[in-house]
Amino acid sequence: MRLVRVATCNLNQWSLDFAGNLERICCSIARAREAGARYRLGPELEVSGYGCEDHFLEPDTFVHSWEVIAEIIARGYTDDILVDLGAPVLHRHVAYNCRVLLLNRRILLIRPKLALADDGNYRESRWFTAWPANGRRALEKYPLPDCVRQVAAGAQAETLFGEALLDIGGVVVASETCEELFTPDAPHIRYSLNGCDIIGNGSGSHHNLRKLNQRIDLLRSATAKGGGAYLYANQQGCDGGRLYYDGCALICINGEIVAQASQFSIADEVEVITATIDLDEITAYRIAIASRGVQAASTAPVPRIDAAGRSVSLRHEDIAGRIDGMPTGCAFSPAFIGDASQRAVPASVDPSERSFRLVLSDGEQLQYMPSQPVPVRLLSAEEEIAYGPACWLWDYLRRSGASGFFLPLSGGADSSATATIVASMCRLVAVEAQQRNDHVIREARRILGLGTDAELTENAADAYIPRDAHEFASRILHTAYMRSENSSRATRERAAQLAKEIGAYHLDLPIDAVVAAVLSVFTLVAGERPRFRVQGGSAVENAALQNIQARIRMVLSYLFAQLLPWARGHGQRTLLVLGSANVDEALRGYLTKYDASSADINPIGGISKHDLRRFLLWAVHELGFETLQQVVEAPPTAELEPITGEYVQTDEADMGMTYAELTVYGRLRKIGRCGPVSMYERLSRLWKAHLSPSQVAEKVKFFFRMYSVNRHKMTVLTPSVHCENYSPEDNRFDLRPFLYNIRWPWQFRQIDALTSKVATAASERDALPSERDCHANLAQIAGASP
Ligand SMILES: Nc1ncnc2c1ncn2[C@@H]1O[C@H](COP(=O)(O)OP(=O)(O)OC[C@H]2O[C@@H]([n+]3cccc(C(=O)O)c3)[C@H](O)[C@@H]2O)[C@@H](O)[C@H]1O
Ligand SMILES: Nc1ncnc2c1ncn2[C@@H]1O[C@H](COP(=O)(O)OP(=O)(O)OP(=O)(O)O)[C@@H](O)[C@H]1O
Ligand SMILES: NC(=O)CC[C@H](N)C(=O)O
Repeated sequence: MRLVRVATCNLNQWSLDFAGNLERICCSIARAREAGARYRLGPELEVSGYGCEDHFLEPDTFVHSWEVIAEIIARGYTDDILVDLGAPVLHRHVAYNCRVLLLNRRILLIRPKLALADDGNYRESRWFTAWPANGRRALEKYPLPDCVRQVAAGAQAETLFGEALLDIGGVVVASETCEELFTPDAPHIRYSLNGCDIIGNGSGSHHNLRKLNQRIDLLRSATAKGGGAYLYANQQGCDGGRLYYDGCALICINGEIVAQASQFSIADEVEVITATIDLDEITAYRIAIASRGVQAASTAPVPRIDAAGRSVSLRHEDIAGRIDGMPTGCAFSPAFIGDASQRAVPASVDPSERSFRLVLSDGEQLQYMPSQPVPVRLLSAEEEIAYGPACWLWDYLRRSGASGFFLPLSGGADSSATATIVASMCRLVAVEAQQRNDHVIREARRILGLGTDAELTENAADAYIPRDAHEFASRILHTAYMRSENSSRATRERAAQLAKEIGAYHLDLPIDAVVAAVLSVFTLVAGERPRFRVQGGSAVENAALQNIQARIRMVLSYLFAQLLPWARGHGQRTLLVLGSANVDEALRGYLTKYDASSADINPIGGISKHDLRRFLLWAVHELGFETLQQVVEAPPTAELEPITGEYVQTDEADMGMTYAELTVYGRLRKIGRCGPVSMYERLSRLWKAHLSPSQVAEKVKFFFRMYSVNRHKMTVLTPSVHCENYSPEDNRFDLRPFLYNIRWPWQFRQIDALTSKVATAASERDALPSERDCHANLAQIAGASP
């Protein structure tokens, strides 16, 4: 048996927080080492934080990253453990997204990312350049910065830069970075065919509802077809932007998951998982796959670096093989061709340096059993909604300097869902606090301004510890029902009841006097008094009278968020205003620009109405908030128009479409990449059973008209945690113009032409003999009456 102990992790890094990132990395290495691991993998760009974005255009970011790496070396964190770090690196004035592999105070290799992530939320090629894959560019010398030379073993002056495998005493290790796993020609296939035993993938991969499955399938297939061990590390939490990175570090051996870290957790900023790999099992697995043998025998070699001894050198046979098998036009840098002694990196060797083995010694082997498959934990979409945005909110709150949240709570589904997500966050905090999680308790105290870290040691007898979710919510969450003359008693009571169930500090405040005051200014100046439609007013008057109520709520929300902590005697602290517009409303533009849907952050802005309803029903049972049952059963309404005997305002009637239809449009527009014409073509087939082609045409045209009329609202959409692939969020995810020709003349004409073509075809079909006619003919021939 040849056993190797390995570790990977979830890290809660924060972009540009070099000091914090350094400590979390060191902590993860220490934990890996304590668990007996000799290889530690970390997330993508963990040194700087993944989400630095345009800060990757600043040389400072690269310099600070090297300073952090030097500090890791100097503190001895690379002694006796292979450390695979994610960091941005400049090479010959080009920025690369890299893995930096360190061992015993030496940098063995800098391995740049080969396939950058550039779709959806990702824009890596704005900051980085992809390294040409597959040996199209040779390994090159990389001169190390002074800060690293000063602390590296033997004052190492340079290392290798490029794509290579590390051979550590016969155990072969390679790095792959995030998106590369998702590509059709993934590097791990070549590495595996080259006999690589362990592949580490450092990722910065965001949460999306129902996505984890895909990641796990990719990992399994990476090792099921060709054998081997695959480690996956990920960022966990909010690192300063709209994404929640959902951790879930994994270890997979020969197609089976043997270790899985948490997907949603606030418990710790560092979570390390380990596994014991039996290398002989990998060999046995591979030998048995004859077809793999055939492909492995003819695969182009990937350069190997002999990294176990005292110096770093390229293996002669690998270089020779590589050159022989290389397509014309590709060549290694001359520095590495020729005599083996010339190829070794000329680093003088620290005499204290020990030789290193990844494989455990005979004595150590007795301590560990090879890791066995574990059942994979996959959550339902409802659970993902309960925990993903809740964990994002926690990171956001504790890093923002605010002391809680203010939420305009209408008693409708959306703001109730926002309140419920905050309650879920409070529950996560309370559970950790009751288990005496020091880190969470300190963060809770800091948020609430209950003393500094130094004053509030764990032992202080009277120091605050969140007792339960209800108690913590009473300090963190402030809700307000802001009633107007159009509000109903039912929504008012539901808001109050839900706030009580959650424990929120709830207010009930009238806004009519403020609305009347604003309107009186208008009337005074303009000399006209607008009326609602039910009172005989025009559409424009009707909309203006609704919008002023909605906007006054926003103004009051900010006032209360600023002053409530002061009014409650909680000092000079402020609250973050929460918004509650869902993905479907945003898509249709069914919201008032700069009303209470505009806020500081919005936990549900990436979630569809359909999923939110399912989540609320889940919360009735799982969180015990019974009021949510009534919330779900009530028809969604804005309550901005007067209710009369004949008229009650509802969202779906107002919007001219149902939420279910909106989800279909949303998916086709974004995920299906449909313009108006192809959406019409798809829907005229999909909805054929209950709608005529001209009805479908009207619906599609109406959707595109409303979408384009309101697209400008997406430019000021409250930042929300990304959860849904059809989000219309304009700033990072769904980049589109916001001034459209809302008549879509070219496209709509084609839809009309297609509709009339279908109608003509149908009437021609009607003219053709039908099955019924055939039966009649047959019956006539047979002499029977039809
Ligand atoms: N192309 C363009 N580029 C940039 N800005 C543009 C623009 N076109 C209009 N605008 C601006 O946008 C304004 C129109 O938008 P806005 O003021 O929002 O008003 P508008 O979209 O006309 O009305 C809001 C709609 O949302 C409904 N609503 C209100 C409140 C709550 C809810 C709910 O979610 O339940 C729904 C309400 O019933 C109404 O149908 C214009 O006055 C103009 O200032
Ligand atoms: N009576 C009210 N009291 C407090 N806040 C309100 C009230 N009416 C609306 N709001 C706030 O304004 C936001 C937008 O109002 P809108 O009528 O569009 O609600 P919505 O998006 O359908 O959400 P909900 O389902 O929560 O009513 C709401 O999410 C809520 O935060
Ligand atoms: N950072 C990356 O390369 C991430 C891209 C990848 N498609 C993901 O969503 O996980």
